[in-house]
Amino acid sequence: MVSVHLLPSLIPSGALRGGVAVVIDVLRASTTIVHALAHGCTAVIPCGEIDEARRVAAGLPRGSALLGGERHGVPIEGFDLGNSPGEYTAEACRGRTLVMTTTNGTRALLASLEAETVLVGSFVNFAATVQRLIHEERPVHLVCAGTEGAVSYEDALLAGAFAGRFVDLEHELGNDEAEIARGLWERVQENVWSHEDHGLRPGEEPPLVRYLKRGAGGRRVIELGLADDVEAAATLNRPDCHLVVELARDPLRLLASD
Ligand SMILES: O=C(O)[C@H](CS(=O)(=O)O)OP(=O)(O)O
Ligand SMILES: [Mg+2]
Repeated sequence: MVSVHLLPSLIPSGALRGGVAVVIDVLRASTTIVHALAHGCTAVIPCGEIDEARRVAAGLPRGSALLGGERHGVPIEGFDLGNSPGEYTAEACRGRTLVMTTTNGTRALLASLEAETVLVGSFVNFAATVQRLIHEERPVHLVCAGTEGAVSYEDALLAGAFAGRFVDLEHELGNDEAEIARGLWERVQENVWSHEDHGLRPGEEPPLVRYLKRGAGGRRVIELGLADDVEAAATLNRPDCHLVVELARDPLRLLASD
């Protein structure tokens, strides 16, 4: 059974208990977390608040912490890196623990802790995440981060892509939000897959990039001069990001596995 929650605040009380949550924040936290782990961060510690992130980083062995994140899209003073996937290069990440706080994504993660298993989903690690869940018998919950309490188009689109794939695999949809999200993805998927299969005409923008620019989140990232981040987030199944990102507990941290 696969359900979608278009915002963390729309998760019915107790619904995640005993299930698997896939936390989605396409622009940009979940994409950036996957990049950080793919490029050598040993773990990502999600924090809700800036001060907490600073404290956690200060408690890690000297030189091992990388402080990353943003508020309202803007890098945080004194942090090492912002929330752009492209900043998380092998050089920046290798051997470091990323301590991260973002406006929506890390908070959505912390709102999903009741689930037995918590994964991070993005377009870049879509196939790896689907593969991990193919034989899942527990309820799967696609938790969209949204943007400061508002539903966001790009998160709903990816939730729809997951929901559609699970329907193909004969899972049932568990709520209307899953139907809504699947319908959204169905409208665009033909264009997306045809580009994946046949490439682009000269000068043509990849369809997924076009779609991600439609929502307020995409427009905001463009406004900040970060169009490359939209392109990074719209890269479906990036080969070097083929990994499953799962939350481990005690201490709380996100880890990667193949
Ligand atoms: O950095 C981002 O893209 C957003 C910032 S904003 O609040 O949507 O402007 O944060 P995220 O937590 O990655 O959604
Ligand atoms: Mg977002």
